[in-house]
Amino acid sequence: MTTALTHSPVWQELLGHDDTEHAGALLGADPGRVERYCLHHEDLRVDLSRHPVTDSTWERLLRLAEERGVPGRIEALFSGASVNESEGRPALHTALRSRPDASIHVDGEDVIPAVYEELQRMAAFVEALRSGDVRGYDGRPLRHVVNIGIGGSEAGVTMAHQALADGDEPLRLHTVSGVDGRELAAVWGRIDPAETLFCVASKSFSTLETLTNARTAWAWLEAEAGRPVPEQFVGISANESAMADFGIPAERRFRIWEWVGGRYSLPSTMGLPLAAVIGMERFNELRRGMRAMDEHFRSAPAAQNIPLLLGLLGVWQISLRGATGHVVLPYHPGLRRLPAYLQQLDMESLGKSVTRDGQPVDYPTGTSCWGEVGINGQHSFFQWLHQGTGRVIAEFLVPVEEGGLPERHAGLNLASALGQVQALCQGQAPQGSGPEAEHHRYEGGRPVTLILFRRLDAYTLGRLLALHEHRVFVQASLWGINPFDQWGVELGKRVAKGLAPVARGEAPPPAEADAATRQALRWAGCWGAGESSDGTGV
Ligand SMILES: O=P(O)(O)OC[C@H]1O[C@H](O)[C@H](O)[C@@H](O)[C@@H]1O
Repeated sequence: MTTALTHSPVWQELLGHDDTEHAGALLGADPGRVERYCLHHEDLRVDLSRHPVTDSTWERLLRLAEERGVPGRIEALFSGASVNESEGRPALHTALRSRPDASIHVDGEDVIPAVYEELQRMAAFVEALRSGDVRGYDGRPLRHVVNIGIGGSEAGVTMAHQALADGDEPLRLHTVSGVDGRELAAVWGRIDPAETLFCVASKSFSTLETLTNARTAWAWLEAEAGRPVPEQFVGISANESAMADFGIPAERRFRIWEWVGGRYSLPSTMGLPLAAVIGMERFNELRRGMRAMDEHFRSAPAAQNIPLLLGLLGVWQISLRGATGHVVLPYHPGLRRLPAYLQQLDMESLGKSVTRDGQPVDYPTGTSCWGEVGINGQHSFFQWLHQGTGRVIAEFLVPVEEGGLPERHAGLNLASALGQVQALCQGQAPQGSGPEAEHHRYEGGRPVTLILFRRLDAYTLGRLLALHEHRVFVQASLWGINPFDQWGVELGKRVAKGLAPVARGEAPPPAEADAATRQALRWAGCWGAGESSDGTGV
């Protein structure tokens, strides 16, 4: 039985114990605070000193983790227990990047040999692709990879490609997600069909957007070549038979498993389009970084365990102190898709209102997660962060080695980030008094997490991604919710499916369509042309 957080005696203790002070004052009063509230993993430095947490709250939070059984949940996650209860399966993304000599059993079978067998097939294919041995229908080597996928079958590849590719690679990556054909049409203009590999990436191999785009790409290539060209298609999925039915040749089908959540799938063969561009070596560096964070999460003592402490702080800020969001602010243009990637991880995983055994929760769980490259955000929504009435956790991610920037640009990113962090925390009283002066008041005390690292490379990106996966897992464990399902996305898809024939002008609205939907479709000209509306419009 999963109990609600509010049943926890330590949580009740925390609710009754408010010794919070302005974080700026805490910092000023305690010279040892920064050192005590800074956590390290190799060259990663996570500074939590600007959250208004005191030592006694900290001690209670650590007890809360014990009381909520977080250590046991961590072991269950890594050992392949069925932690995704509503779908009756484990969540073994950690197996995707574990050591080859590890062994993790699911239904009595060790999954690691199959993971490595698939990664080796992928490595051989990536090598052949990059060395020009995979050729298109007219014999030329392939130079373009088009990833057709959406959600977890797109976000990781796009985000990591932007972060890690330098533009000199032998292959170019293009991504197509949307269903209206515009992205595909734009890609047509940038590729040569005879030089292009299409990766159809879909765990289920049944997603409307992906399958629609894949069929269009197939037909287009067939028209260009004058024959079907299955050898220029790759499939990545847990649904082998659907890949076969689509026409993907057996040697071009790459497998993932039901126990890999889409949003956790980057280190699997889902990463093939990324590896094709950046190479297997760097892809494995990303996996190695993830593994390093996995090992830290599994073995570091609670008081130094970065994902554990970030998860505890997140729950404390959201459920007790009323934070309503998590804003992700990377100070590196290559990380511009990181907020969107973490948004799916955070909001699909934590957007739940019932505990793992279906009991309603009576406390806030996951919040909104959003963000932007920090330096750009400074010139748009930072006003709200500094003087708005809302409270969100602001997470700054800043590389400190800039590597060969022209002198004029040197140091500006770091100074900008640190300046904003300090201003958000310390605030400033206005000069003078009266209503005029109030416009210049900065309250400060905004909760800030500052993550510094040496440089953005594959290893560090891997560590940052796994850090957030585990932070989310800790929050879910404390709240008693399942971070591995996403039932909330199904209803909208089902209703949309019923409306597609109407939107195409092929059928009247189904009985399920409500009055507002019918009216919208009528207004769009999809049905009822020439019929006079009776005022209700239905
Ligand atoms: O990989 P697929 O099966 O095509 O799914 C793609 C995406 O679609 C769904 O709607 C889910 O919300 C996502 O979690 C998933 O990543």
